[in-house]
Amino acid sequence: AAPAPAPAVGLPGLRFAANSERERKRKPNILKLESQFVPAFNVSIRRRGQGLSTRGLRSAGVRSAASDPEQLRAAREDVKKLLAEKKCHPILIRLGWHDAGSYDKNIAEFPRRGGANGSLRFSPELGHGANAGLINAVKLLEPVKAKYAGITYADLFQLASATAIEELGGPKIPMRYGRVDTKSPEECAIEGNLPDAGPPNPADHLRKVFYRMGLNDREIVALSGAHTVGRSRPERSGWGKKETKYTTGANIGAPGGQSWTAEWLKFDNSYFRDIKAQSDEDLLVLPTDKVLAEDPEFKKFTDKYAEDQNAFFADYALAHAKLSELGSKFDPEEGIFIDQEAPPKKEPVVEKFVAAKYSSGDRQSELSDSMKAKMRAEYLAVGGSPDRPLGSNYFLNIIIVIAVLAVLASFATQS
Ligand code: HEM
Repeated sequence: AAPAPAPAVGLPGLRFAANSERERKRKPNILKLESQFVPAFNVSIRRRGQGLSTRGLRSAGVRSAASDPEQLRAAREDVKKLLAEKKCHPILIRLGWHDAGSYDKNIAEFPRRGGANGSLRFSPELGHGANAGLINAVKLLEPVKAKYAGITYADLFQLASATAIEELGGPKIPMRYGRVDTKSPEECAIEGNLPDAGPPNPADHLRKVFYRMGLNDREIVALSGAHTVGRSRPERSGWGKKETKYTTGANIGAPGGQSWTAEWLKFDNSYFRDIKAQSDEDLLVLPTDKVLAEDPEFKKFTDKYAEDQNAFFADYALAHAKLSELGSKFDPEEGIFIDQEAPPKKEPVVEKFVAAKYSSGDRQSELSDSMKAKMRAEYLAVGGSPDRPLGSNYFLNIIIVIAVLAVLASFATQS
């Protein structure tokens, strides 16, 4: 199905275009933002303006420390209830992606480097065209944030996204929590260009955007598989049909839009089969989806995932976990794990000193090369050689000299 002609739309604010001075001053309210579409591409951005007047969110208190594991587990149960009631899985997945997708691996400083840091709750990011509609996702999570003040926005966005995937039958994502929040809109001022869903050369474009995040071809294809769920709405992104036979009916949340797959509330590998077939007018294929079945490198993974759902799930889970940590700062540094054991810390391997190893010629053969080198250096340092014993007992001589000096010093102090 050929995508409907549409204005180019920005991907998650890899670089958010500046709201104009006038826009910044007028502090748009939530409803205004919902209908706002800012098709601003390849525009260099500037600083963030004021945060949204999201009193509910603020009253919960913004923490900049690690989230509480118990609260994360409890919040996950609330998110599950929310998902079951509203069928809002896709938009929450998109929220997590768009918060993380601003990451630039070439910038070291947090939070200026962007990434999964909760900055998508601030109006300049929410108000950007690439994020049209995501204000609804933030609003959906408001009550959860208000109830659990001990978790950060950054964690909540990623928790909701991973939970939504799992609830739709997708893979279990090996998640880590403890993300520190960006504290103010001003903190996340970044510059650059925006990618979009219909660039002249989608393959180059995708690579440019995702490589900047430190992701590779396999991860680009695997992550794009998230379009196996959800819909595109022309009034938000400019892409897709107003409605199709797959997006009407009950129990699908707000009807309308065009989905990539027929069963778009099920996380499976049908996206890859559908973008290869392109045989159903009611299913969406963006230029950036289409290229995954055409570019030789991307196609290798698309073909594999179309045939083997387990391979897709395995790669997706790892790529998603990586995406969810892009640019994040963790407190504690090693993160918080609510399902699995924390991976063991990698300690530097230090060879223990075992006196017996030095005691006989036979044991010498058991010494490692590094230990031998160390011994050689120690002997040389005190004037000896590993091949020849020292002429006299060097260490005993030193002890005798020190003892004599100590006796002399005590005589001196007595007199
Ligand atoms: C590869 C580049 C990508 C492009 C160009 C792109 C573009 C889009 C567009 C235009 C929409 C429609 C938004 C709307 O009208 O509401 C959309 C929706 C969506 N995207 Fe992507 N996307 C990309 C990658 C991703 C990734 C990496 C993920 C997740 C890991 C993702 C998850 C989603 C989801 C779940 C939706 C459905 C949202 C809903 O139903 O409300 N996308 N994407």
